[in-house]
Amino acid sequence: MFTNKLLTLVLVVQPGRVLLGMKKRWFGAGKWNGFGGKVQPGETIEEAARRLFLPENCRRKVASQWMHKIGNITFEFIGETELLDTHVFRADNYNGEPTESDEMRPQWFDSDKIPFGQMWVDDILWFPLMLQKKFFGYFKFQGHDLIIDHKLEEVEKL
Ligand SMILES: CCc1c(NC)nc(N)nc1N1CCCCC1
Repeated sequence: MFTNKLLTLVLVVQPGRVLLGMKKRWFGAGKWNGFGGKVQPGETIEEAARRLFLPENCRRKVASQWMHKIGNITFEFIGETELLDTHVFRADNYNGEPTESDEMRPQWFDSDKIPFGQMWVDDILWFPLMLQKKFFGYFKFQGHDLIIDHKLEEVEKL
């Protein structure tokens, strides 16, 4: 029987470039990724996305429509009973300057130079969808580097 863990992932996409963070510790350390993590009890997915991306001091300055939901990806790791239910958001009109935290070292990448070789192996499959559409994804992993099955579909509405 599977349990579901709610996670968020925020990608800042601007014309010609994407903001990623180098994860400095714990799960996914050494990989570039969007910004996110666990949804805490008592907060909505959107509130978690905001909390995990925006530093404390600028949360109130950023209007609520600064990001919009573009994807939902479920990750299963063989042998684990917890599914990672990941809600992906795009922040298009974020014009802050990202700062390094204990968790993440931010860096801008040209859209045609995304460092997929240093990212989770699923990213190269859904990043192209993220730039245009909304999508549902399901990835079954054997360990952390081998996708043994996946589904990916573009949708009009999430
Ligand atoms: C481990 C799941 C995962 C993954 N594939 C396996 N790929 C990307 N890009 N992000 C992931 N999360 C996003 C939420 C926070 C944890 C890491």
